[in-house]
Amino acid sequence: MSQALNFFVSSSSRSPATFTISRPSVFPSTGSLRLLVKKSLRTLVVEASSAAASDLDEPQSSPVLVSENGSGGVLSSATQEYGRNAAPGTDSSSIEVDTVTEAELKENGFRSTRRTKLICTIGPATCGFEQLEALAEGGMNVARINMCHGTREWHRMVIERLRRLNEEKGFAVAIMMDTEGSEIHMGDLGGASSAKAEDGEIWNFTVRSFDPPLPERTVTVNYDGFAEDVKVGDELLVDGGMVRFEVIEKIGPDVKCLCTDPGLLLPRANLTFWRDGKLVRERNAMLPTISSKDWLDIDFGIAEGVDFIAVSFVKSAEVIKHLKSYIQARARDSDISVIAKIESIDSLKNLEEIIQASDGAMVARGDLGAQIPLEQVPSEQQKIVQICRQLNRPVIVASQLLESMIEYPIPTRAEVADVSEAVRQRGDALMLSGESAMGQFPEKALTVLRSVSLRIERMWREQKCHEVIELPSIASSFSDSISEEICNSAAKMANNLEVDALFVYTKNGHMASLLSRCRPDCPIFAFTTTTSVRRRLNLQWGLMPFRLSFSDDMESNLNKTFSLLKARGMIKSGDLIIAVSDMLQSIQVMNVP
Ligand SMILES: Nc1ncnc2c1ncn2[C@@H]1O[C@H](COP(=O)(O)OP(=O)(O)OP(=O)(O)O)[C@@H](O)[C@H]1O
Ligand SMILES: CC(=O)C(=O)O
Ligand SMILES: [K+]
Ligand SMILES: [Mg+2]
Repeated sequence: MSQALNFFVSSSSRSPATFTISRPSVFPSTGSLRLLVKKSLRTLVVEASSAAASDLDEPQSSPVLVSENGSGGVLSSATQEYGRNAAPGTDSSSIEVDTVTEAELKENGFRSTRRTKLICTIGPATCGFEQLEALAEGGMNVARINMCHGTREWHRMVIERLRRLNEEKGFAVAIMMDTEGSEIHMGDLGGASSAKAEDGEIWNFTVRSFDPPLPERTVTVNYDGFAEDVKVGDELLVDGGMVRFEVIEKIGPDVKCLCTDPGLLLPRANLTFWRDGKLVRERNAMLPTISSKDWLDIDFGIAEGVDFIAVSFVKSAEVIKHLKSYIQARARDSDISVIAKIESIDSLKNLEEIIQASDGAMVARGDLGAQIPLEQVPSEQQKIVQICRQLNRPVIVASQLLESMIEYPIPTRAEVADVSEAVRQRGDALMLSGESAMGQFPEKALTVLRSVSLRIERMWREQKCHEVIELPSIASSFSDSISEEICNSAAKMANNLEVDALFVYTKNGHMASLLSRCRPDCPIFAFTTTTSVRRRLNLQWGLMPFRLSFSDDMESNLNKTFSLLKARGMIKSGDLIIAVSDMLQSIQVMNVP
């Protein structure tokens, strides 16, 4: 039995193709390598044979071509499913792409397309259909709804509008639901949008509940153990220090506090308390990551078919595993990805394990900055982005990217520098919070993210600045290793040959993510058979997700794709592309006919 890696080389390619297998270790040391040239398909077959090949057979996760003498092949049954996997009711002869990508490709060509993905938190400033449409046209790839705020009915309405937008306008905007979590936070201020705390005022932080209106200078606290945990003399920080109090007296459920740094209290703002300059983790460290309210929200998210659930204040990998198995049991057909929000000291302690257990991570700098010294946040960000890249998990950089644009139409120079740095780190996505949820200039803020991303990405191209980081091998089986090696090699070839685009045909998105992980210079056209995978791929760096029904015959897939994309002016004859797929383990280099 033998395993075959096919490198298809078209006779019209611009330069002779050379390939290196960067980690020969994926081939069994006892096996042999053979090179065969198949005339009919202009195919170079690199064949590794091994007595141990049967160990490597995992057709479910990653089918490999099993070939005899390099001629012809037997495809596994998993491979043959492909053609049947089209979304119900979709036209098998069409390709789905959003109007923004289409226009971008037509007007400016492949190189101009943005690689860094953009997320907008939806709130009162952006929940109208036209406002959502404007954000989608402005480049929003993912819409985030924050379950800390608003009612389920409100969120349902937003989801319904986003779905309609996708259906009517061909967008693939994914939906991310963000849980509230049960860390200590204030109540909703009795319905007021904010409250001003002045220097020297005494405020009552209480675990009692009130029927509205709240008594004057009263803040309710969500955590019942609060009055027991704090001590007289503790410092109480609202939103990481936006407002500061000192605990002066405890009377049963009431904690009297003196305002020492005045400021604006916002509904449900996060509270931390500090003793001798250190964050206090008392019994509040035992608060559940997923509260009973969060479980109801999660059921809501599953029922509504959201694409991502972002879990706030993750402390350990266990909670992520627990949630993933819950989702799997509750929603067999849906495939919701779980994003771990890194925003607490506890999450930093178990970072690798948490990221490994998750489908992605978010650097939630808002709350993180309230738990660790601010000067430590940039280095943690860099570390989280790097670990995610290594483990092949999409990573989002979030919070205060353009905070001043909540009020002003242009950002500060420092904010632009911060956004540039996140793009330079090649994180997958940047996220707007208050800027888009309740700011005065949501579309302008999105435009800033878009233009800063494009500017840095253009600079890489102009300076021919390939990324050189060493990515560790992550495959857990031999067939996974083949996929990984193919993607690593294809991305490297794409850079060296300066191809116009990488094409990837992928059922579950895995091959697309492996290509994205390499951060190649050219855009990656990711063809997938279902609308849900298409939406999920929209979070990942450099991927342009298309929905297309395809078969197990790569030649016919490519011909179909070429004619569909050519007909719509998105590619043209002579464009040089490299194609890979997760059904036929191959790299094909060719000019568009
Ligand atoms: N659905 C909503 N309804 C009303 N206001 C919202 C909504 N979503 C967000 N906001 C407002 O936008 C602000 C910023 O949003 P953001 O999602 O960053 O919330 P947050 O309270 O800081 O919590 P988190 O730590 O989860 O990000 C919130 O403080 C709130 O005032
Ligand atoms: C996004 C978020 O939850 C934070 O920054 O705290
Ligand atoms: K949240
Ligand atoms: Mg947070």
